[in-house]
Parts: sequence; structure tokens; C-alpha cells
Amino acid sequence: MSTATAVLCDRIACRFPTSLGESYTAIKNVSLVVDEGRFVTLVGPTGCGKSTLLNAVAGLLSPSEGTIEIFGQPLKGLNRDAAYLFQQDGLLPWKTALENVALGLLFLGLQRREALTEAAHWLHTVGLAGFEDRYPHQLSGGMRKRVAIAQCWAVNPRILLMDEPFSALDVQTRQLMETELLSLWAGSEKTVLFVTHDLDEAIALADEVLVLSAGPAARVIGSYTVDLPRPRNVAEIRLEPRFVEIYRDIWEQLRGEVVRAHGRERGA
Ligand SMILES: Nc1ncnc2c1ncn2[C@@H]1O[C@H](COP(=O)(O)OP(=O)(O)OP(=O)(O)O)[C@@H](O)[C@H]1O
Repeated sequence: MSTATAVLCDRIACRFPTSLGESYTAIKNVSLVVDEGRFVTLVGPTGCGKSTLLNAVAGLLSPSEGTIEIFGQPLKGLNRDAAYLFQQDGLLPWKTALENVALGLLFLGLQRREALTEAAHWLHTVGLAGFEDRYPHQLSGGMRKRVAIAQCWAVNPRILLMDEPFSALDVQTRQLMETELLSLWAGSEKTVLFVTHDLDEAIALADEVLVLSAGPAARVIGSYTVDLPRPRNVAEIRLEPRFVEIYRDIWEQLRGEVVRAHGRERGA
């Protein structure tokens, strides 16, 4: 049986108006294919357009050029097959962890009791049994992130779009969350497109790493298969010789883009 294409971007460009009345081309000629069930990470220098690309795939912004298809259908408006996990968790501060997770399920039309039962199941799955009645400010950063992950998983999306979801966490919590994310994902058949500026994280999680060039007009300039065995312990896999080899290959290409982006930021 052939694998479905979950996400297809065909030569997309995204432009934004500038304060000077001109237009800034953040990404251009971006083409990529993500097969169903794959975990693909997207790395690139700061400000190159990673979030812009993810927003386009989420349907939050419409490309100025090119087309996006989701499971073979042209994307029009919001991507209903996808859930989006941002850097900030976006939990509602006046709702408990349980109510926050139940929210998406209520939007889907579940009865309140059913939504709460399902939400409790997901909080349990992410290791937060007993914390159902806590408000976001009563939870640690890692716990809030777990609630946000439960929120995403509860609505059972076919695609998960993640924009630097763990970047605000300390290193140990971050590695724990990455490993937990991988065990949730394993066998789920969900497609993940995960943006990060951290090459270690990109390799540790992925089946494939895509490299974006420095902006403006950033595009995909490299694709690297990560042939490390699964299941992976994210903290330990970084010490494997094969990991280091893949890191070197990608960094060789990424380094030039990082230098270019840095130069542009400084007006060089
Ligand atoms: N709504 C917008 N209006 C104007 N410019 C924008 C808008 N969104 C993004 N940009 C510009 O597009 C470029 C790409 O931004 P984007 O946030 O996608 O980059 P990024 O790679 O995700 O950045 P970072 O690594 O810092 O998170 C930047 O120069 C940014 O200023």
C-alpha cells in the first residue's frame, strides 16, 4: 500500500507589507513533501521564515504564490486536519487543566461529560493525573506544556504542527518532553512538522531534517534522512557516533546560512 502525502507545498512564497509601503518576501519557492506518519523537522537561521511556513501549512496565512495540498486537497482557509502547538502554550488562565484540554473536544461537538472524561484520559496519558483541577499558573512550565500537548492530541488530528514548543523549557525538562513526545507519536500514524532552531533537537526527533536558507526569500536547501533507530532516548542518542556524523553533515550546510542571517541582522 502506498503512503499518502500529508503535506505538499509547491513553490510557495509569502510576502508581507513593510512600514515603508514596500513588500518583504520572507519565503520563496518553498517546495516540500511530507508523507503521512513521518516526523519532519525544519531548521534554519533565526528569522528565516520557519514560522511563516508553518503558519501557511496551518492555513493561518495564505501564500502569495504557489499551492499547498493537505492529503491531496488544496488548502483553503484553516487546515482542519492539523493541530498547532506554539512556543507559548496558549492555555486559558481562567480554566483548569481539565477544562483547557476539554475545550477543543467541546468545539468538536462532544457533550460536556464526554469531553471531560476524554480530557482526563489525555491528562493521565501525559503524566498529569491528579492535576486536573489546577489552573495554568499553578503548574510548572513543563506541566503546562504537557497540558498543551494533551490538548493537541485529544482532538486526534492527522497532522501536528509544532513551532519551537519546548524552547522555553530548561534543558532537562526539554529532553524529557522530547522523549515523551516521541513515545506519544510512536505508532500513532500522525504526521509531524516541527520547527526548531536547535539542530540537536531537530536530529534527535526526526525521520527527516529540512534546512531553510537565510531570508529574505528563504527556501528549502537541504533534506537529510535521520537513520537512527527508534525508540530513541533523546538525551542519550546525541552521544551516538551516527548522530554526530549527521549533525556534522547538516551543520556544514546550515553554518553558512546562520552566518549570512547574522550578518543581515547586523546590517552587514
Ligand atoms: N506578519 C508579518 N508582517 C511582516 N513581517 C513578517 C510577518 N511575519 C513574519 N514577518 C517577517 O518574515 C521573516 C520571517 O519570520 P518568521 O517568524 O517566519 O521567522 P522564523 O524563522 O520563524 O524566526 P525565529 O527563528 O526568530 O523564530 C522575518 O523577517 C519577519 O520579520
